[in-house]
Amino acid sequence: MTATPTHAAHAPEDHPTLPPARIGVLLANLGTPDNHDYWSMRRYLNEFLSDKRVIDYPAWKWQPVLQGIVLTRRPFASGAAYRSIWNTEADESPLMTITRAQTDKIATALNNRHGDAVRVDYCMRYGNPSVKSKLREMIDAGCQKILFFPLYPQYAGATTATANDQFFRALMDEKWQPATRTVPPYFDDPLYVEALAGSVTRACAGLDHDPDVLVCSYHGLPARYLTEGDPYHCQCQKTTRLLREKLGWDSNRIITTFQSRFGPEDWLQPYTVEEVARLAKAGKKRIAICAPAFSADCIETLEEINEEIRDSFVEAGGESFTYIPCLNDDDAHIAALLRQIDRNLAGWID
Ligand SMILES: C=CC1=C(C)c2cc3[nH]c(cc4nc(cc5[nH]c(cc1n2)c(C)c5CCC(=O)O)C(CCC(=O)O)=C4C)c(C)c3C=C
Ligand SMILES: [Fe+2]
Ligand SMILES: [Fe+2]
Repeated sequence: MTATPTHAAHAPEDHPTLPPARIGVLLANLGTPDNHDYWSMRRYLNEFLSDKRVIDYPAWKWQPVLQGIVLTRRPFASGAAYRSIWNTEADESPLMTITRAQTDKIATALNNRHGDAVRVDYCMRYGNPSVKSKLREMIDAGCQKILFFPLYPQYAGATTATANDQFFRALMDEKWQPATRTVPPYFDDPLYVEALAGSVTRACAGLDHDPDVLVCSYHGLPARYLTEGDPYHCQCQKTTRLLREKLGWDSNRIITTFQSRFGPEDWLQPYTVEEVARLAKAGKKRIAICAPAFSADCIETLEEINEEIRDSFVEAGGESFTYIPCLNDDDAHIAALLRQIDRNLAGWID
């Protein structure tokens, strides 16, 4: 279909005109509600919690519970939590604001190097902007090759795989399917670990005393997913180990915990909310806490860690609780993400 002069001479009059061939880099994060009112929350949670990669119960068992119980109550509680962290100026959630800022910085760096040949954008697995709408825009803009980048350092079926699924699903509808690649997890990438270490060092430098313990709190998963083959738990443990080695701290000063338990099953342990209380009672009165699984601050960090988990620590007698923000659009983080992109664009562009 390339419109060479000879070809154009033979092409029918309604032959589509084509923009110059480009490469797309499509960043993807989890998603977030459009607003924090009941119906926006319900729509978002319904899409999210109906995903079999997230909740793997058979639909006949899960859907009545989800529609009848979870979605009548949770939108109120979650809506209030979102309201407490909402970016009122931009009227959007922090996850959206930060993902856009990351995209802008990555776009600037890649456009400086490659000009118009590379187009960078972002999408969300649930809600807006959807994977499908952004794939369409990229194809319309001439992207014949697309690198899809789920922004999760550690792989989980409930995050990385479902984002990829949604991308592949959208590709199924395209007459002319672009060539595609997906970026693998980067939990052990030296630049990512260096960026994490930098954020910890900076946070500690601002304190009167070093923290007794650094808690690395990762989003949890049902424990069963690990025994069924999900490598998330192991990748989280490895990130913590590499971070500890990079910082040069003793092993008893850095621990791995899991937060955000949902539903009645056992999740990966120890649970952050319980562990910080245990630390306070054991005399570890000064802690710092970071969240390496989140590439951007969101409800799970700004509300759950910095409000609920902080309260648990203080109520148990803790004295100093330092929340270390996610890497967000820090230059060291952008450099780490750019390295993943460069590595995965090899052979497509040099
Ligand atoms: C970072 C990795 C994540 C994993 C692994 C993950 C698994 C997982 N999550 C739920 C349920 C919920 N998660 C919610 C929010 C949320 N989760 C992640 C990331 C991971 N989830 C992010 C980045 C966010 C924040 C989105 C934002 O807009 O800020 C929520 C919604 C909030 C709430 O109502 O509490 C739910 C629900 C399950 C069940 C699960 C694994 C099976
Ligand atoms: Fe989650
Ligand atoms: Fe949560």
